[in-house]
Amino acid sequence: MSAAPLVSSDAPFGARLAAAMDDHGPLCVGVDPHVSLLQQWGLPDSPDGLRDFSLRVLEAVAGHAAALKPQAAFFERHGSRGLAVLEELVASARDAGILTIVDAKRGDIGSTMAAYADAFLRDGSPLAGDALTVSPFLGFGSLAPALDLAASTGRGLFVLCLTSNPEGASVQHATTTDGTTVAASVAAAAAQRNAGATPLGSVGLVVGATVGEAATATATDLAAVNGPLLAPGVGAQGAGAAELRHVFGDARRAVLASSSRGVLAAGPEILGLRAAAVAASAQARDALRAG
Ligand SMILES: O=C(O)c1cc(=O)[nH]c(=O)n1[C@@H]1O[C@H](COP(=O)(O)O)[C@@H](O)[C@H]1O
Repeated sequence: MSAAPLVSSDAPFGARLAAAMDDHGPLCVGVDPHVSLLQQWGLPDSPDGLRDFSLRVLEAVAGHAAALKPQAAFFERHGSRGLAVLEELVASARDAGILTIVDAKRGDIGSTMAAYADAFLRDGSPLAGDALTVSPFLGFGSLAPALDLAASTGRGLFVLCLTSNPEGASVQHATTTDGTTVAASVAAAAAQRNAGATPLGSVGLVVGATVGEAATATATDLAAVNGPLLAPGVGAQGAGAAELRHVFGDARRAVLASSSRGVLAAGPEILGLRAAAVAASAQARDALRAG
């Protein structure tokens, strides 16, 4: 008999994610159906191939990782039929009890942002998972409609802050008009939204596990965010346990390590995928939770 969940499904995203990380380890598995992976798995580059790929990852990983992160781009490239697969994945993940972070990196002027929020964060919307990645580079304030709708529906956001790609630094390390860096100002704005939340607020940041000294260099106070820190870059982009410890230091207990190709390369067999996810989750737990 499985234990009763300690956190209600109505709890805010931050609380649900904290519980899932405690239960399953601080790992998020990315669903990124690259053409090369579809080929490697013996699947067609078509909506049917995407569907088979996605549902296999879900079956392998549910109950063994804290969250799934479908990368919308790989579904969008198949048009409406690809989006239908994304909708099916989000619904199936909900039934399987694993949290989903839809990685669509939306960001626009406020009035358009309200429509993105409606698409990805409204109860009953077919593309709404548990959280969405968003871009603050039109100004953090432009995200207000998404922040407000996420708060009222118990969903979460992951706001880009220090991204895993080397090009990100040219914008994120730059200094704003008030003299702070862009990254530090994004983190401070997220911290403001998370004030008082326990055990974790629902406004997370994206901070790549590959960014080295960037948090210190930009005076970004990750420990003060009081929200989850999504850390892509684990696995295929070269980061591992040492990088996770180094980049996040005192903030490491809030980190959700994220790996896509590093796990997906172990497919197509369910057992192989599951073993890769379990190993990546154990590595993340050792790096982030020990001591
Ligand atoms: O928001 C993201 O997840 C993200 C932010 C970032 O800074 N870097 C980054 O790689 N990602 C996403 O994380 C995934 C990384 O995939 P792998 O390199 O295969 O693990 C891709 O879907 C990226 O779009």
